[in-house]
Amino acid sequence: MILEGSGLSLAGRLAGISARLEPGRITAICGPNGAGKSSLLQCLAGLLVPYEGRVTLGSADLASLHPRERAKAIGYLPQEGEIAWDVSVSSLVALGRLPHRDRGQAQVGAALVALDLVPLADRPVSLLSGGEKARVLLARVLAGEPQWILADEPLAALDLAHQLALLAHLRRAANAGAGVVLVLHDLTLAMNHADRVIVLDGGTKVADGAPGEALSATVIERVWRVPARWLGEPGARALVAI
Ligand SMILES: Nc1ncnc2c1ncn2[C@@H]1O[C@H](COP(=O)(O)OP(=O)(O)OP(=O)(O)O)[C@@H](O)[C@H]1O
Repeated sequence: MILEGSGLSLAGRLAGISARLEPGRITAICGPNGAGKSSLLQCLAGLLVPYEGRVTLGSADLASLHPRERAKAIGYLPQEGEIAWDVSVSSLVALGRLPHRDRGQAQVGAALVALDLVPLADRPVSLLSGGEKARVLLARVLAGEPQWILADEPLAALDLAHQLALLAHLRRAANAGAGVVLVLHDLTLAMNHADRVIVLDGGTKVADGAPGEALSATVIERVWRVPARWLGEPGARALVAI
């Protein structure tokens, strides 16, 4: 189902942003600090109510959906995940099944495998490193098998191998019909792995399209104020500041 934000405004944070997001694709939201990326993602997840505009999922207004139905449809990973209880890794991941009211052993197992957490499954989460905790919180989202995966900087705390493994997993989810929206600071990852990039600056959308267009050197210099050049081939680009 299409997830669409229309004219989303939030005082001092978003100024009338519209975006029609299609399932089956990975969309990256990029922009400098304070551009409004997290605010937009939270509106799209139904966690922040814009003072103007609306978000729809298919033909339904997101605000009218029962919270449990919304939680089944949209999995959201916040930028800074807090873990309130010191439970085991597998118990925390199993919380992703709450909206379904089942144990979802197969889905929990698959999420543990996808995030390389099987060796840590019985570990209390208080004894994990920062990157390991980030993987557990992501696994909780994946265990719910949402139609939409909305993740705020999911790759920032991960090492290179785990970044690539997660991106491969998200690509498989998108190929299977899920919609994936990622807030990313790493423009190289956005360039090489997203199908579409939305660039925000000062609460407005300044570019939206294929990564090569939305993250052109011209846009990067205008928005980030960094003269830069892309090297390499499509799918394997590297950004060099000049
Ligand atoms: N709860 C809030 N109330 C009012 N303003 C807020 C609130 N949270 C964030 N802001 C402001 O809204 C603007 C956008 O914040 P947001 O977190 O969406 O940006 P971002 O693009 O995700 O930034 P970053 O890259 O630093 O995470 C910023 O100027 C921020 O200071």
